[in-house]
Amino acid sequence: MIEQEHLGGVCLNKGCVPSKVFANAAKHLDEVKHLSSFGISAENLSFQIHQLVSYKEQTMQQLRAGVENLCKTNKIEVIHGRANFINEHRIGVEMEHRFELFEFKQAIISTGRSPILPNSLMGNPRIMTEQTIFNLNEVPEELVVYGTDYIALEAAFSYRKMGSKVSIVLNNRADFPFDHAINRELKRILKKEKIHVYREYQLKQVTPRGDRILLQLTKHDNQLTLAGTHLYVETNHQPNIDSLGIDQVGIQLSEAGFIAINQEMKTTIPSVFAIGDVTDGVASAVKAMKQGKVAAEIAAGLSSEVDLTMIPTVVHSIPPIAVVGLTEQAAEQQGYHVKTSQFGYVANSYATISNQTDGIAKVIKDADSDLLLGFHTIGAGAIELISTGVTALELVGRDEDLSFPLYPHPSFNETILEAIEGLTDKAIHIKPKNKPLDLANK
Ligand SMILES: Cc1cc2nc3c(=O)[nH]c(=O)nc-3n(C[C@H](O)[C@H](O)[C@H](O)COP(=O)(O)OP(=O)(O)OC[C@H]3O[C@@H](n4cnc5c(N)ncnc54)[C@H](O)[C@@H]3O)c2cc1C
Repeated sequence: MIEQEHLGGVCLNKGCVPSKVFANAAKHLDEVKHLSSFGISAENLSFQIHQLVSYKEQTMQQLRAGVENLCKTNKIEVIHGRANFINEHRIGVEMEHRFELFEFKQAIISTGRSPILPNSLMGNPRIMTEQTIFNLNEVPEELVVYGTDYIALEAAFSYRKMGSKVSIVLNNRADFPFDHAINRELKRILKKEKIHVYREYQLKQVTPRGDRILLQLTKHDNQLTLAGTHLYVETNHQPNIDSLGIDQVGIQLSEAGFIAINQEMKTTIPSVFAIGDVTDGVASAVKAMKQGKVAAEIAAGLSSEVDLTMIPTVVHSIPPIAVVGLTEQAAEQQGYHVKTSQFGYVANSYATISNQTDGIAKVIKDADSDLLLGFHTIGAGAIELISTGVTALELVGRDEDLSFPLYPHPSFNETILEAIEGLTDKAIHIKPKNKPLDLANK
């Protein structure tokens, strides 16, 4: 395995781990502030971001050591250096003052992708991308988040809970990218958090002025100037292939400029596979890990495949969001005879007990076949709950497959159960509709 920086890639060193350390700190801070109902006093509460930064570094070191150890115990030789292909069976590695050549029978490229920040925004440490937003050693006084993806939301909620004033500018979009029921609940929660959302604005110009950053925004003919001490920008990405020499080998790119692969993760050169962010599609460790396993199995002569249709999307916002499958709108567009049901956390006993009543669970099915099509949750525990949805969709489940089993009580799991039962008007914590139940026809 050839690595030019740290084992663990972006996920461990710049992405999943640092962002979730920050999101967890923010969640705990929020919980502590609401403990008075339980008779717990947090009067002298304080938060020191530098201690959180040390904890983040320590966590990353610990996880890196874990990866190193895994390599050792699996007899994987780790070569620290920058790799580039010489031909379809040779690769060169630059290691400080040395250059070494290695022969391979098969190779897997997983060099990832990088955010592209426009030149005009580069060089200012207070204008940040996804790879730097969780590197801060100070809590921003006023953070402007320009974006709608999960990283934008995680940054917005984390820093808000740590004390920043936060605004979100939806980058040219009318709404967040989720099912409209999730968007509605998310916006209600953002309003409660005093995070202002500016819809459909486009960023025209950014001007640093003293210790502030001025943003010129436009929406049709409207102009708006926003100011903040820090700016997060959601960007496009480019694959990390510049110095990889793939053109030397004849590896072709997709239309979007990422490495083109087939169902077996093979590039246009059969001895070379590519996986993860360097290939088309979403940037997700879930995808990268699955594709990595499948490529390794195929390279070893086993039959294997990957299907990313049921990939879960999760956001460690406060409360978290987790979704899988089709939104109501997408299901309608695909011609399904759509039936939906939604259950509010406010009617879930465990949410009331634990004082976490924000959120909803929504399920979508095809009314003709009863097949489940989508699960959408925002609320406490959503990230763990979504596995029920992923499994149900992967097993081509119907609503009765999820209403038949027993669910632990009291628990957040019951939000899924009641949303499912709501599809046949059987959820006992959803108010009956005006029409009397016609059980004979259910
Ligand atoms: C803030 C943030 C939060 C995220 N949170 C999540 C999350 O919660 N869940 C999730 O699923 N995903 C998350 N992601 C996305 C996830 O980090 C990526 O999808 C994942 O890391 C992709 O893995 P990869 O192996 O394809 O590439 P990378 O992780 O980018 O790894 C590529 C590696 O290749 C090395 N490399 C590149 N070129 C060369 C070369 N020429 N020679 C040698 N080495 C080279 C790099 O140093 C790097 O270590 C997050 C990303 C960010 C930025």
